[in-house]
Amino acid sequence: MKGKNGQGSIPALGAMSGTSLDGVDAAMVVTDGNRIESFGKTGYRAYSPAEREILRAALGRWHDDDVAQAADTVQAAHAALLGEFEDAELVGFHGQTLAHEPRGRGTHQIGDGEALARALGVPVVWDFRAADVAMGGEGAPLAPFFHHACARHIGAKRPLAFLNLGGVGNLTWVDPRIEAPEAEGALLAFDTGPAEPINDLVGQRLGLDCDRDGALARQGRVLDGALELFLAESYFSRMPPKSLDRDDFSVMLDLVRGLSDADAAATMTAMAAASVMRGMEHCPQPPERVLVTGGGRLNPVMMRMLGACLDCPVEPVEAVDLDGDMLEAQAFAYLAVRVARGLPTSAPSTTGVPAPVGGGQISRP
Ligand SMILES: Nc1ncnc2c1ncn2[C@@H]1O[C@H](COP(=O)(O)OP(=O)(O)OP(=O)(O)O)[C@@H](O)[C@H]1O
Ligand SMILES: CC(=O)N[C@H]1[C@@H]2OC[C@@H](O2)[C@@H](O)[C@@H]1O[C@H](C)C(=O)O
Repeated sequence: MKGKNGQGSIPALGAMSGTSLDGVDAAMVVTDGNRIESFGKTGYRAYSPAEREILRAALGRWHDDDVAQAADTVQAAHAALLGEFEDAELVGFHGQTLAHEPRGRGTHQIGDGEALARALGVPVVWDFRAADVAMGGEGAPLAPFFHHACARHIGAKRPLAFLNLGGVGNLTWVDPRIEAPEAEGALLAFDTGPAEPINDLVGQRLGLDCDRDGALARQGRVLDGALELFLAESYFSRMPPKSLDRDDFSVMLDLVRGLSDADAAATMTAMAAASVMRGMEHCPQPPERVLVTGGGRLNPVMMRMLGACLDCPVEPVEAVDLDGDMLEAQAFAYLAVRVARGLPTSAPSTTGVPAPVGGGQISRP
């Protein structure tokens, strides 16, 4: 490992505040921006119910008092959590997405990297998505270059897929035999569909955060008609790369409106799983396995439905010793090092950007 000025591996700290608004994940990765040398300490700071409401009130907004209050909340949560890490030479700060309209107003993440760099005394890479969008890309998903490094890190020899199931699902098909992630044929990535509306359903009807362990869905029946209507949405037949905003699929809630709580939860869980199945049709060749990361992997009903509709093993990323709660935070540690080294973080096959681009700006303390 070489220190700050060399091109060897450095300890980098990544942080992600995801679409489900549950909290901030943080994780250390030692990397040179190509190879993952090792994974390190992780941490989590939940948003309080009051903070969550502040963030929720700012969703879909761009510049107003609610956005300013949400930005302060995100900033304070990150400064507190990241201050607990001592060894980082670089920080990758994703922030919180409030809106994502790559072909409209752009993509909007709150969180100020300059202020964070001053607070931590460490260089911070942030604003990861804007350059990709400015060049005509989707600006998301960005984890695929990290998934490629993970596939090589675990010694995969044949194409496999990573599936992140959080508020929005995203799929990365990886051919680990191709060394450079930006090379043609190494990756295909896109957002598969929504998962967050399941939380909205149980929140609105029962005041719950989520259908924990699929407790509700497991008691219900899937309404085939609603599932078919859902799959008729044009998003699913659109060729990737493609990306979604958190609330692009509020139609999901309309489709289950008349159903019992259990049937609605079962049908929406089936919708999320079926959107992954439709996504798999776009893979250049069948993956040998699907490794699932994010909170959705903890829902056994979701995992069972995925297993039933996909033609290969579907397992949590823990099957290959990765941490499914921290993969996105680790991704932004890895991507930060790539940005600092002038390496690309997205490519035509991951965001549809016309040429590989390194997103993100660096702020020094
Ligand atoms: N035990 C569980 N049972 C069912 N669902 C769960 C469980 N644990 C977490 N989840 C689901 O996972 C979600 C959180 O996942 P995660 O933290 O990966 O999302 P995120 O990172 O905020 O979203 P995104 O990846 O879209 O940015 C919760 O909102 C909930 O829907
Ligand atoms: C605009 C935005 O924040 N998108 C998120 C969201 O959450 C999951 C999915 O939608 C993915 O596209 C992305 O996050 C991950 C970390 C990514 O960029 O790979």
